[in-house]
Amino acid sequence: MQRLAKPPIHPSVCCLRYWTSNIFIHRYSVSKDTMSNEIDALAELKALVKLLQSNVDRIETATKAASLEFPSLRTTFSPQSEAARQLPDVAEASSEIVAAASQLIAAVRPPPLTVFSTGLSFHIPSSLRVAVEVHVAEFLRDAGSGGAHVKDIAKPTNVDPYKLARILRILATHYIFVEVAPDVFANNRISSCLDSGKSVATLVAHPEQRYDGTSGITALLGHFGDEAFKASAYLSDVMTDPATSHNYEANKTAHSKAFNTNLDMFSWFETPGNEYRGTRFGHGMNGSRASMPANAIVEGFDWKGLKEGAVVVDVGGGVGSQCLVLAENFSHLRFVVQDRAPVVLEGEKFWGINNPDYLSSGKVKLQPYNFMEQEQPVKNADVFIVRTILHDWANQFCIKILRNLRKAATPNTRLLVVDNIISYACKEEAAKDIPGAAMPLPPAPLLANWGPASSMSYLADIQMLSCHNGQERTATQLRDLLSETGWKLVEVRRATSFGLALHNAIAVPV
Ligand SMILES: C[S@@+](CC[C@H](N)C(=O)[O-])C[C@H]1O[C@@H](n2cnc3c(N)ncnc32)[C@H](O)[C@@H]1O
Repeated sequence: MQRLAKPPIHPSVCCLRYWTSNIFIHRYSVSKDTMSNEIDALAELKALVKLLQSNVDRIETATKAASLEFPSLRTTFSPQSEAARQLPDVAEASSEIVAAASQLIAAVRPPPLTVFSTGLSFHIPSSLRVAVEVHVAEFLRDAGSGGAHVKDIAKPTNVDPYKLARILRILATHYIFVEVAPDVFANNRISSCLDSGKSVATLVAHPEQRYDGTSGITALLGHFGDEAFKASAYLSDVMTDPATSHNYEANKTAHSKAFNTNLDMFSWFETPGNEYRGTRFGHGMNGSRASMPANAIVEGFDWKGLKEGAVVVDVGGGVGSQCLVLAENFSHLRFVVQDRAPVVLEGEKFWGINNPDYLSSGKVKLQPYNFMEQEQPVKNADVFIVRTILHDWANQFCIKILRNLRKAATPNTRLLVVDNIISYACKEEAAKDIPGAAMPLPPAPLLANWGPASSMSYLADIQMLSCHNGQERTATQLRDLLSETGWKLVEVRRATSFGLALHNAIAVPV
């Protein structure tokens, strides 16, 4: 029993021995307290497993009722074949499964392993970026389930096959690609998302056009794996440096430190040598649509209720991907897409590919506009959309953007803010006076904010912090920001989608 008195061996000395030693202590020192802890822990594990089972049953019932097949990981991704996931019951059951499975893993895995593997998990996005740059998914498109040998996959881009095999293996270990035989890899549903639809030969011959006409998914991953990843590596440095720790300027960020610039990220995109990054970012914003239900913007507002010829202004609208969806669904509306001048040029290409008639008929107008420096030029807007704009900026800058819009608003103008609306990771008093703002609570013992089922919102929050000193906001924070600038938040329409769910917040002038 003397061993029980020994302090546990510190994990930094040897985590495996630490665990062996602790298991020993646990087995042989069964006090009343540890006993009840063990029982609670087991009860929680069982509750989590029960949640997994009941939600799989729920998916089966919902998909059968709708005569839809739940997509298998072994099949190829396409937006159409994801239809089952859009069923509200399936979406909610999937969220519960992700939250329960993640909590189960956290509960059963030795904590040192959890912190070490979390601490090293940055190798996964860097490996993902290698796979995208080497066009692996496109190469494997025609290889089918038999896959291709890594020596062949490596050839078109002339990378080292032995290194590439290791990259693909860590991804396969995280369910992106499958290693079907030693050093032979095939696409699965997740890796096939990385397929831009172009041939490897075209991608290698014309790298400057690689994102043109694509879904934008690879462009978004390019932005994540380059600017955002490098910025994030400096987050701790800027947060602990007294010169930057309390600063909220958009040019005093982890990104500006990583790239040694005194410019905010959007201005930096326009500097010599970074233009391709700016273009990639524009395509990437289009790619963010892929993680949302196609009709999210359609259901986010009563577009049908607007009068014939009503003017919708998408402020910082990027290339105009949201207005394209709206234009295709609502023929009675007119659109103005505003953004920085270089983005507007990209927008012209985007509309040229997708629907040139909208531009030539005047239904859609692209307008260079800088919301930090210029007064809002459209004074008869029925709706101003700011989609994933406010989250790019700290409050002091959002106030400027929102006041500018308020000044240009008529009494009937509506403001549609589309952004992540986050919750605390514990229970909170919801903003009860805002219809739709309360986030539905998951069943016990899941985390009140749905844990990793909603992790995209919190990852986005840190992405905004690293790149812009921006932030995702709670409904209450958004309400307060709006009320400071002459807007009243009247309704939140929460997306029912799973994962990256941007929500629609509707405000009226006061
Ligand atoms: C996160 S993206 C969102 C794009 C689009 N609203 C969407 O949801 O896909 C932010 C956009 O704000 C634009 N932007 C940044 N600073 C701006 C400024 N000062 N004036 C106008 N647009 C700006 C960027 O060029 C970019 O297109």
